[in-house]
Amino acid sequence: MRTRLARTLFTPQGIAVSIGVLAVLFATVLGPILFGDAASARDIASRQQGASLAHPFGTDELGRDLLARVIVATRVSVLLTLGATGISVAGGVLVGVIAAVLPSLARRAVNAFIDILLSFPWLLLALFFSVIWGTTATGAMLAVGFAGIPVFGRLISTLASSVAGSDFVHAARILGSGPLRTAARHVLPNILPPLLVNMAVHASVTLLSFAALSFLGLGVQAPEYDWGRLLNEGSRRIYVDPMAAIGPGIAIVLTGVVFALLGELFSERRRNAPLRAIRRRTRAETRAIPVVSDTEPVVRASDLRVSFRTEDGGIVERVHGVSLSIDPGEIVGIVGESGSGKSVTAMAIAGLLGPDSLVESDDLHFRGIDMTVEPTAAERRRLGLEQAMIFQDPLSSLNPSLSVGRQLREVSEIHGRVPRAAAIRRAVDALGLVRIPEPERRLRQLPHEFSGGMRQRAMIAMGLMGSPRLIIADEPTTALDVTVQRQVLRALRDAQRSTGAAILLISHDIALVSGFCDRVIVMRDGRVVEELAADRLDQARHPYTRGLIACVPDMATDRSTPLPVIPADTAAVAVADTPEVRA
Ligand SMILES: Nc1ncnc2c1ncn2[C@@H]1O[C@H](COP(=O)(O)OP(=O)(O)OP(=O)(O)O)[C@@H](O)[C@H]1O
Repeated sequence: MRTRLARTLFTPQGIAVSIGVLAVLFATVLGPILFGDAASARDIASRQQGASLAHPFGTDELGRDLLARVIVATRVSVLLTLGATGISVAGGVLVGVIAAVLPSLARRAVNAFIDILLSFPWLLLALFFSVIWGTTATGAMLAVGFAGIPVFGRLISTLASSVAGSDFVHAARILGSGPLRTAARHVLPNILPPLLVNMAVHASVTLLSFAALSFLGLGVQAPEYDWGRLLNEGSRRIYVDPMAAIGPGIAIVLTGVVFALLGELFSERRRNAPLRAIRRRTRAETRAIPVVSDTEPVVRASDLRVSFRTEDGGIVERVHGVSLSIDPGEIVGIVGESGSGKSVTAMAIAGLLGPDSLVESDDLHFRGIDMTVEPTAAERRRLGLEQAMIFQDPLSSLNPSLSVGRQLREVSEIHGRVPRAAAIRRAVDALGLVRIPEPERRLRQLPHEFSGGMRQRAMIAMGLMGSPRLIIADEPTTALDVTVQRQVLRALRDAQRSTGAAILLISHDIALVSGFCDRVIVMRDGRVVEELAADRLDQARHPYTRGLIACVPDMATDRSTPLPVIPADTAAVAVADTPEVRA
């Protein structure tokens, strides 16, 4: 089984980068050893010759072979580039991470200082520093390195700030982790991948900067030489012997491209590779939109299997042959412990799983639309209007920078092509239906101005902006207290009554599901273990379902004894009593 790194390297880009990196490494390590003599051997008789077979880049004014000098100069050019990039990154990490974990006022001061430095043209900063450290190779490295610190400081402070606000960082602080330990253990590892990408890309810019500084006579000084100096010398006779300037130019451009491609490769590795052509691509635009009657099931899934790619490049199946169907207007609940495959099943039904997943099914249809193939534009529009999705955390489902009204309107305007005024009226009605007071005023507010329960009801209202036939609610009340839970469930039921949509409610809580739904599907380990009418839960036959019911405490539960524990092997046998249940 190929590792992820091997898979990345065995692509055209990976192969090109590997060859480039090996060539640069070879010239850096062995160049001065193998070509040092040729690069310094003077031959006055053949001075300033043009390109020939013996001297592909020609010779300089002392008759030294320019190709050998370009190869030997790789070491100085690459080491200076890596040194300067290292200084920029180390300085940027120091400034950026410290800025991110500082108290607000100090952080703003540091960020303002970085912004001031960033407002200077970068070359000006490099020239300024090179005056301070003098016109030597080391001076140039320090100058270019220091000039890059504000760029990395800003990048790292932005990346680190988003991580520093995460719950796990707050938790680490509460546990007594100091700012430096928090930065090193919790912040830095989480910003490393984008940092690596930027480092590689920045290295190619740094390489060009050295060439520019040496070209201006401010970088490497004789008798040392790098590509910039060779370019400078060659440019004086560019009209007579162009290869004298083009030779070092080729080295600079190719090495810059290798660094940039390396950055690209890092960023490719960060993306999840698609799990092969998982959806059959048909000539979708020509497919007719199916006409469905309102008595046909809204969802039909038969032998649905969902797999994901694992870290080591393998594939693991998480949903194993789930079959279910949902009738129009029916409220179906899926219950099961964490990781049992409830959300993945619902996402597969909605066609929302990402490219790292493999969805296979004998039959997976939403109102006549085949969900195993890429939807056409018309089908996508219909899915947008007829499916509504409500997630556990409404704050991350709503765009924080757009007013609630604008987000509600967009559903009608984009998918339904409804004029703006009509969309606003519809949004007011939708908010009214989910019992949000003063809907006209609330529409103008941003999501953070809503309470948690109101945000969830706004998500339900968003579903009402189309013509929903299926509302998928994935743990919609888990983060809410009991009173607010009731408001949200009431809003869901109102929405279902006013539109006739079916609901697929996902929850851990079998008591909540049985009180709200017509039918309950019990899942464990990616399989349906039992399916039964909500009012017949007391007749559950599967030990896992009975265990789930027994785990729900009620007013008569003896609090002095532990709740029952569900045995590990109760998922072994599925109880297929569908005909009986759907009666
Ligand atoms: N994108 C993914 N890549 C790999 N594995 C995944 C992915 N999404 C889900 N899984 C795995 O699929 C299994 C089922 O996950 P799912 O989210 O459906 O569980 P769940 O029953 O909804 O749990 P919870 O109630 O905790 O949300 C889990 O083992 C999970 O780790």
